[in-house]
Amino acid sequence: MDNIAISVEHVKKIYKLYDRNRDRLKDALGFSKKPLGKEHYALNDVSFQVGQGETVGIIGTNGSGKSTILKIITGVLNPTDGEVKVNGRISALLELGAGFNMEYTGIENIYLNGTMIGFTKEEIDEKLQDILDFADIGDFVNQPVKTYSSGMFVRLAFAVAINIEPEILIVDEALSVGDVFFQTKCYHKFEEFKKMGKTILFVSHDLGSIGKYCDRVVLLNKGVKLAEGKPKDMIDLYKRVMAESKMEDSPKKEDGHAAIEGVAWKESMILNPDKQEYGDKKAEIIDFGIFDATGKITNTVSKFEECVLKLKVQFHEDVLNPIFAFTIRDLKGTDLTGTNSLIEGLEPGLIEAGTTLTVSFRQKLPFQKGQYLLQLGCTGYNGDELEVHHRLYDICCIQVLSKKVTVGYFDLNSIVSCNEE
Ligand SMILES: Nc1ncnc2c1ncn2[C@@H]1O[C@H](COP(=O)(O)OP(=O)(O)OP(=O)(O)O)[C@@H](O)[C@H]1O
Repeated sequence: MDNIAISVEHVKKIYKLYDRNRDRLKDALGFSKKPLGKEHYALNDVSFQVGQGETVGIIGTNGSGKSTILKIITGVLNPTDGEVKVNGRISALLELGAGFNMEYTGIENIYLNGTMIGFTKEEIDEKLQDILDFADIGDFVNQPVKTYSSGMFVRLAFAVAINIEPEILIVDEALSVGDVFFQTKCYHKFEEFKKMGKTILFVSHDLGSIGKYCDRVVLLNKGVKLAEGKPKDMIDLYKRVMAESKMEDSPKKEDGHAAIEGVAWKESMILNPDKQEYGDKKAEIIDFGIFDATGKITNTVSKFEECVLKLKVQFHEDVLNPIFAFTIRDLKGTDLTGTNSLIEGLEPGLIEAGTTLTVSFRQKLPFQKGQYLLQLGCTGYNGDELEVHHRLYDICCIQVLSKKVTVGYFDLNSIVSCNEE
């Protein structure tokens, strides 16, 4: 356990589910010969470790067991089977303010929480100002907590949890509460923690934050650890799980991204079920995919990482100098960038009916972290008139990951220097 902060070994958590309350009672009182409830595995044989100083994220769809595992690690819940070992003082931001007494004032609650964690009154006296500064709720600290708005409550609870110098910080979505300014402050604190080499385990549905802060990610699905690995790979896999892709059928289940012979690339992409398309279909985009620097198909690309967008276009009629295009939009529908083969100087000549072409656009994506939508097109000129053969709008999502965030849509990757005159 020397370098291990948290070790989760073969943990199971089984709940009994009953169709009728009557059955639950019968079972509890031992009135029934055979058990009436159905066993529900909230966690089934989950194992992973978190090293000292590591930031590990847990992701998974709703009900996959994320909160349950955090509660077991913090001792709020007992596992049905398996073992959890923790090496270091934990501060958990699970159910924020769970240990608060609503009748007590903010200050009284700070002392109540602090002593519960094991600090002396003198130690809390020393931390009090930091906690009050962080919470920033003014004179309300002298009012009973029951008079607080939900925002104030969260601020105080967070301030207490984060300022008691934990060695291990466990966070369940808590950073997504409070207003944006408070969130920013929490993230700063989070980064400070990371820099101080503290161990962080956190659950979030915000994949941007997972990509930004985590060294490693554990992906849970229906109570089972599906995989663990680099944030980018796990986010990719998670999105595929969410889209209920046919991962189980894929022969390359471990990394799952490589193009599979005979299977369309787009099968591995997360497609918009409400896709909109139009065109005369003289030429049809029958397949497409985004390939990362290692040649794997992915919806997730790191900022500045080279990626290749490929289209397969089948020609149902002869087309002279078809133009292939793509555009990337933000979620509000603003076109951020795009290009086409004509602009880039490619004139393919006459393409005969029956031909299938593969078109590749190779580039680096300088976008800020976030989600973007891809549009594809194949057009051509008939004299002066533009003919649209096939256009696909918002066909799939591209998730850009980045640890560095600059202002606006793009990162100019500035090189900054500073010299004394
Ligand atoms: N007290 C309980 N009794 C019965 N089943 C429970 C109980 N608590 C949780 N579960 C079940 O255990 C499973 C895991 O729940 P958990 O809250 O850990 O999921 P989660 O991944 O945190 O979900 P979410 O993203 O929605 O917060 C779910 O199927 C849930 O219904």
